[in-house]
Amino acid sequence: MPPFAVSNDDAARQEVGPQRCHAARTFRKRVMNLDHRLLSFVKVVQEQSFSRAAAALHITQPAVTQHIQSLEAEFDASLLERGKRSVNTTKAGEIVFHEALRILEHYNEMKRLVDEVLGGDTGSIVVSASYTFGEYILPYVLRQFQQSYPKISFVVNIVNSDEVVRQVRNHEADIGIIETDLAGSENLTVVPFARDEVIVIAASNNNFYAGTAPLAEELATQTWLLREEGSGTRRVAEKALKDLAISPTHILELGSIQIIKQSVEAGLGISVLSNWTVRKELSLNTLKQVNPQGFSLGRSFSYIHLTAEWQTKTIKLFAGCLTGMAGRF
Ligand SMILES: O=S([O-])[O-]
Repeated sequence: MPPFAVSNDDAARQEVGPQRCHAARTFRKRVMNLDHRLLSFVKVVQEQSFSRAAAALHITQPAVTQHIQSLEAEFDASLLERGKRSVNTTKAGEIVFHEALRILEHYNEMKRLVDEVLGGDTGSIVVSASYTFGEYILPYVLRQFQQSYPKISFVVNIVNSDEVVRQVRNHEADIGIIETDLAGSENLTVVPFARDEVIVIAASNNNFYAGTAPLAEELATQTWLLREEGSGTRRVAEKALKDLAISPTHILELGSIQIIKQSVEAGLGISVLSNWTVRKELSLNTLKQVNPQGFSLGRSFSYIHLTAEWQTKTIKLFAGCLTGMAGRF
């Protein structure tokens, strides 16, 4: 039998023998326990809180406490100093934290290799996407992905672009989709795969300009509704204001695309958003496009993942789905 050929479980069991099978099961169990305890420990340190770590890992707080106690018993050392408001690492805890990050990285790599060897379009993937892509385009990608690979399950997080990058870097997401320019770095692969166009929008009954298209001075008198710092939408809005040489006298910061659209419709101000996000409102005529003459601003959607020698099959398949559908967005 070639080294990686797996005919069926029985044959494999016969080949390695029942004792080695038992040893392998015990080893796997230990590794999984190790994996969970280290994950809990790393999360508590990163979140500086047992309860936030439990919430992030979708387990109970007593389970997190038990994981930490079990690690402390194993090292015969206290790893964390619990303050009233925060949790800090001890000297030993600091070492365990850094080594745990490395071990978890290797463990993920091991899982990736096993995925590759076993093949098959099964498994799971965590996708983290920024708001514009995540809420307005991703659902179509997910439908296509689900139809093509029904045995792959997925979890989706919708957060702003900076948070997407953080989640991918911290192994909280396998693949991320961002709407901001980001140069690749040593351990992050960034692949632009689709274009987007941003437009200036106002309520359809907001007749604040005199001519057929607003002048920069007229736009400057409006209240601008912008997303929070760290979002790709905010960055592109700032670029639009710069290109138009507008310094608005009044800016309000709102934390989601939905509240911006509703507020523009309600007459609170104007905004700059991806045309993807307002297609419905434009066709229903509750919003209108008010680009000044000659204004045009594009940007890219990119997918990102950690750079690795072996990429999981699910990441490859999902990335393939994104690029395959890009022409249709
Ligand atoms: O969600 S965004 O605009 O990065």
